[in-house]
Amino acid sequence: MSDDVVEVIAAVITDPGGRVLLARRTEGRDLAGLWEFPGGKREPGESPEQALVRELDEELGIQVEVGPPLIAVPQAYPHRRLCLDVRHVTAWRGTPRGHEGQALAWVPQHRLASYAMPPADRPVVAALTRPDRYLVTPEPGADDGAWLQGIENALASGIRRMHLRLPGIERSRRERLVAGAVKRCRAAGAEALVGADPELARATGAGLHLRAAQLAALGERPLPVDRPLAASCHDLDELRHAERLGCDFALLGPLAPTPTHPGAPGLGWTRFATLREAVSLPIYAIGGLGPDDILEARRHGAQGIAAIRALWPAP
Ligand SMILES: Nc1nc2c([nH]c(=O)n2[C@H]2C[C@H](O)[C@@H](COP(=O)(O)OP(=O)(O)OP(=O)(O)O)O2)c(=O)[nH]1
Repeated sequence: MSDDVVEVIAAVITDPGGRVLLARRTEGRDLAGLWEFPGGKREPGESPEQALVRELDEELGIQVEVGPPLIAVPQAYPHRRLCLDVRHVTAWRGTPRGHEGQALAWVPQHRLASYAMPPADRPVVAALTRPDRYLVTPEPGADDGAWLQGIENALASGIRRMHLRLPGIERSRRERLVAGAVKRCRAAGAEALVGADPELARATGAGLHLRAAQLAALGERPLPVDRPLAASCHDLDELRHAERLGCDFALLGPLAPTPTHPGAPGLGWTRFATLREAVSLPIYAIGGLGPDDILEARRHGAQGIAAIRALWPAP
């Protein structure tokens, strides 16, 4: 495989009803038949924005205003490495038509995941439709009410996905805390993933977050596909196993040195992106990160950031 990275720029073109435009790759091309976000390769001397304006004019006959970045996904295919840099587009002139014979479809966001797309597009769809912050709950301390109030505060601050992490807590107390948290998450339309306990996840109807050691021991998905499944990963083997098992997303870290692991150097964003390109799983970066790091995370192909204290609102 070539070491050169092909830079591809593509658009999430959204109409006023929130539907997104997909195009079908024509026969005879790489990845033929799959649906993609319209766009193409950047040519020498072009900025990403210029390339996108040119591609959308050539392919669809529309003149666009390029909006903010969504995510840039490094992805390795068997014969090439690419970085798929995706921008929002909500304003354009003209009516999109398939000028190169490609089929087009305006797709409601909740149906995007049912279209067959290239591997690099899975993190793009996840970035568009799923939370960019993943709360990992802190130790509950002595006061269960205060911990459950913390869950409510986190939901009120906009958290929509959380890992209920309760290691070392006695079983019946853990069941009460999980039941209280799951109920609050449901009421807020948020996803709750029970940490490390498949039985409790099944009993509460919640999702499951696997520790790396549990992940390694599993040969099949421990929950039905309609329940969220995630895993904590630290290297490529673990990420690949999480993908094979059908995890919906992974955590990868520690990204930066953290107070809890002061001597550990941290992966850094360059290494994060290198690991990210080998799987198409959505991945949150964790370790010394907070909401201010989300843009940087997205620039390196992350779904966003995961954190304990940085996402736990002060009482
Ligand atoms: N436009 C676009 N390309 C994508 C997406 N996802 C994805 O993996 N790609 C890949 C497919 C191609 O390898 C590359 C885009 O290049 P292209 O569409 O301009 O190239 P092509 O296949 O016509 O030309 P070639 O590879 O045969 O030289 O990026 C996506 O959502 N949109």
